[in-house]
Amino acid sequence: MGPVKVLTVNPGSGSLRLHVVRTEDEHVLDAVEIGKPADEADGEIESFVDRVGELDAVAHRLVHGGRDLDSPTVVTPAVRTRIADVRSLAPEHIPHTEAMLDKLTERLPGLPHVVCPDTAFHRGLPEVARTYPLPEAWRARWDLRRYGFHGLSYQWASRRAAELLERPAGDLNLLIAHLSGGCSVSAVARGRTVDTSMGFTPLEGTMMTKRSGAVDPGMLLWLLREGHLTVGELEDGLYHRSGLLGLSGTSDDTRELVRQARDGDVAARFALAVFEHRARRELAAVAASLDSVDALVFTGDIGWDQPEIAEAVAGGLGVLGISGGLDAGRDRDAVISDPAASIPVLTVRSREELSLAHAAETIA
Ligand SMILES: Nc1ncnc2c1ncn2[C@@H]1O[C@H](COP(=O)(O)OP(=O)(O)O)[C@@H](O)[C@H]1O
Ligand SMILES: CC(=O)OP(=O)(O)O
Ligand SMILES: [Mg+2]
Repeated sequence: MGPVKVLTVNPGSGSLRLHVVRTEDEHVLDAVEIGKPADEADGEIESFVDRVGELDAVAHRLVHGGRDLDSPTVVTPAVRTRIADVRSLAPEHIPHTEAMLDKLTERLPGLPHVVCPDTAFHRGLPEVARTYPLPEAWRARWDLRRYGFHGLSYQWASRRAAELLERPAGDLNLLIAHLSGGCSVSAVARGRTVDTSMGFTPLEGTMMTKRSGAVDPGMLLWLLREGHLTVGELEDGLYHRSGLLGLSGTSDDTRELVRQARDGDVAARFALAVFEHRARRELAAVAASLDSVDALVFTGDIGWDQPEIAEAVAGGLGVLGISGGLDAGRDRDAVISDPAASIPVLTVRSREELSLAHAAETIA
């Protein structure tokens, strides 16, 4: 068989990223980022697929695999049913994946379509970390447990960290912060997740650009019980109008907020301060599951392109022996801490498309 060419499909909550990857040298042959959801992007998708030529497989990011889909899987009607079953667990993501599966299985019917769950990387999450202290009957009936997300990103970041530190991944204890539209942190010990901040859905954990992250469940019950908000209003507020956007009142984009804060905007500075505080708090929480910390890795759009945030997060983690004074340059994956730092800090550009392409190559 010649070089393998994989079309990768990454429907984020607010955008759609398509790549064509040649797996043997991890070369991206073509790419497009479409700033709108799959069901509004027919024209752009069609013209991209038209121009990329022959393909060997299509790899679709599936944010939530639920209980049954815990590794990359070739799509069949039975798999489509399982995806539909978990739709409401990731309402921001799964409908877009389903729309892309409908479109591309029809447009490219001769190819294997592989769904790659974001939850797969965390499937070995220790029982103490994945269990919610809820009634046994509820857990048994509805499978209430923590899954963890952004696994494709963590997989890539762990590999790159090992390469940059010139140590085998199987020897490393890593703290990784994936900061992007959705944000989460993980502790990865010798290649396996031992704790992570997202849980049953991609709403738990650290503060995000538009999502709240963890808030007191008692407060949510109160809002509903007293009739202050309907379930629909609560869901819309927690997913779309919270996080950086909710606190700043102006933007969900750290590039904009850092500029505004520099110009003296108090609300922008405060939104960033809470974001940084919550990222540090979640990192310190998952660090408790590691014996030691060999490195802190920043990835995701914000982790990669916003050095001010990496600086504030790392600089405030002295309790873990981590320090700031990081290099603000971002032209390649690198160790960005001082060579004398006791715990190296790294930045790795998120490459979910490469994790997707390799997964499809392995099983298609
Ligand atoms: N520093 C940043 N760089 C890039 N995107 C950012 C940054 N800060 C906030 N964002 C927001 O993150 C969004 C990307 O979110 P999304 O489409 O869900 O992708 P991801 O899969 O990376 O989370 C962008 O639309 C942008 O508004
Ligand atoms: C899981 C998740 O939050 O994904 P994204 O960051 O793509 O929205
Ligand atoms: Mg994403």
